[in-house]
Amino acid sequence: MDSITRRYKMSGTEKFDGRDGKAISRRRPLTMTEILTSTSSTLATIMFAWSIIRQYCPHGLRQYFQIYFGKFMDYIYPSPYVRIAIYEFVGERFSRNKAFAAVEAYLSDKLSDDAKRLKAEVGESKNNFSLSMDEYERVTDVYENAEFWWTLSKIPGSAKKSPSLYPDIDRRFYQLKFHKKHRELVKESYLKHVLKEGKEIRVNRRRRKLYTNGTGNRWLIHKSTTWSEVYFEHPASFDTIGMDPEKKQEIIEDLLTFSQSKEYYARIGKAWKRGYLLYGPPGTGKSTMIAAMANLLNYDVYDLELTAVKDNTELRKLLIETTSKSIIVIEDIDCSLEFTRQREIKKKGRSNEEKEKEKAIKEPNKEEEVKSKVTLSGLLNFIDGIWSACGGERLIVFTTNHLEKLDPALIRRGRMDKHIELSYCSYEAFKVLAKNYLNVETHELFGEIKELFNNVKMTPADVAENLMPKSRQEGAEHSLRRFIGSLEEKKRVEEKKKRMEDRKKEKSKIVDEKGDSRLKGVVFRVMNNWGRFWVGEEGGLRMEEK
Ligand SMILES: Nc1ncnc2c1ncn2[C@@H]1O[C@H](COP(=O)(O)OP(=O)(O)OP(=O)(O)O)[C@@H](O)[C@H]1O
Ligand SMILES: [Mg+2]
Repeated sequence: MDSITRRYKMSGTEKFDGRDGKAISRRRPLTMTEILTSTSSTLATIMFAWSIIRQYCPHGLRQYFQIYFGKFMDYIYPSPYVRIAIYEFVGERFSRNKAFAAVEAYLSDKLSDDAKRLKAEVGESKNNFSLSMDEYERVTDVYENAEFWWTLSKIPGSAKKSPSLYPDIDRRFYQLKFHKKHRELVKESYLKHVLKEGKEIRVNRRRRKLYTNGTGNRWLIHKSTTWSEVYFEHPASFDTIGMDPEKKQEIIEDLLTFSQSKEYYARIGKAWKRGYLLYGPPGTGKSTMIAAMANLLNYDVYDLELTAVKDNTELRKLLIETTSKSIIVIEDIDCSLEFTRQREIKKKGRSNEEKEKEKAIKEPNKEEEVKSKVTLSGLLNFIDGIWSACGGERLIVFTTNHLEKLDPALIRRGRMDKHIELSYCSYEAFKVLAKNYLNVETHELFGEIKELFNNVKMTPADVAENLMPKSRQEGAEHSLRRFIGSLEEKKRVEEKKKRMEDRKKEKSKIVDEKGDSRLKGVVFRVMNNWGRFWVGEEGGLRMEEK
């Protein structure tokens, strides 16, 4: 059999007459055996070639083979499918790809019950494993009746040590495969949908953090400070805050409306942030409310210690480092900096005090501590300057015990949008605390307590302390009776204080009424305990009735 004849035989498209060596031009289909034989021999050749390439080719060259082999196969058998790869690390500096993390979270939520290769890690959520798909596992997702297949693959890194700064590690990537007819759907909405859902899943799963910039180290004032973090684990919630129920509901509504108003803020052209000013006496629940806000909205908390911030530039830097879905808190804003007086000083010109402060900043080696150079305008810029819009979805909360001390510019609406007064405990607030601390919703002693609340001012912190059982045997009634005792004691003290104040007012009134004529020649005039006056005159000492 000559070579031409043999070639004809291989092709299988023409029948060969073996006796005279002529080809008969009659076509016949290949038999199954012939197809299998030819496919398996082709595959065997390819596999053999591939194993040689893998073993002997350098890493870089191997990748080229892989790419061109893929292209070649696509040319021979054009595939109706499109593939998109999302790599774990991107960019020159190999930063972690946010899209990869979002896809990872999205797919971990889509793991079907029949997924066989999963990966378990201790995730950020406490005491729990988080499951995700393992390498080469495939997940099928259905979106708007279209099917999408996701696979986690990797390009193996070279075993040798890389001379470059970044080690040549395995490059993991998610591959999305879909039919080419869904190309538009993927471009228009599917990828956006995956990204959005993935981000939300990550936010909900993460353990929230409490950041602070204050370290108490005086030397840090000369360096630039950054946020340090711990996990945020405050258990406060709006259910446990004792305050007027209507007011509480109003605050909850306000917060929830804010968190769901992304489109609204975009439409009206306002940065997606809101300022809250919490004011009231010490121990009325301002800090507790901030924790409850963070828990309600699932936000991180940035506790900004203004006195540790060197200047306005550093304040801006700290702001830029904050993330979305967070509350930036400045506690006791009236004590943080002398905002209250800055304007007055401006009007009067520079005071000695200010000059001294400047001197201290210029000469940091001096004994006295260098004070922060953050100014009122710097803080105003922080709240609603152009940088404040970066990040989005943020609350800025100020707390103060002295509302009247703050510069009106700092707390005007638009900066501090909602002013919330937290005040002394009312009877309604007491009921919440009693339920919380004693698990009692109603009791025969409540009537007496209600009566006492009409005359006594007590902070929720004091009420809470009184209600707290002091031993394990102590029942609710015992705590309530002790609380009544405290209220009565406080009432007595307040009444006495009031009597004293009244008497003082009365005295000054009498002195005013009697006028200068009575005081001629008087050296001193002191009231004794019985409401009479000792009058020291040039001529001697005498007693005077009111
Ligand atoms: N309204 C409240 N409801 C429930 N508990 C409260 C309330 N107010 C205060 N407390 C309790 O009192 C303690 C002190 O409250 P918190 O620190 O929130 O007061 P504050 O207003 O921030 O005080 P300060 O002005 O001194 O910072 C908290 O541990 C909290 O348990
Ligand atoms: Mg506080």
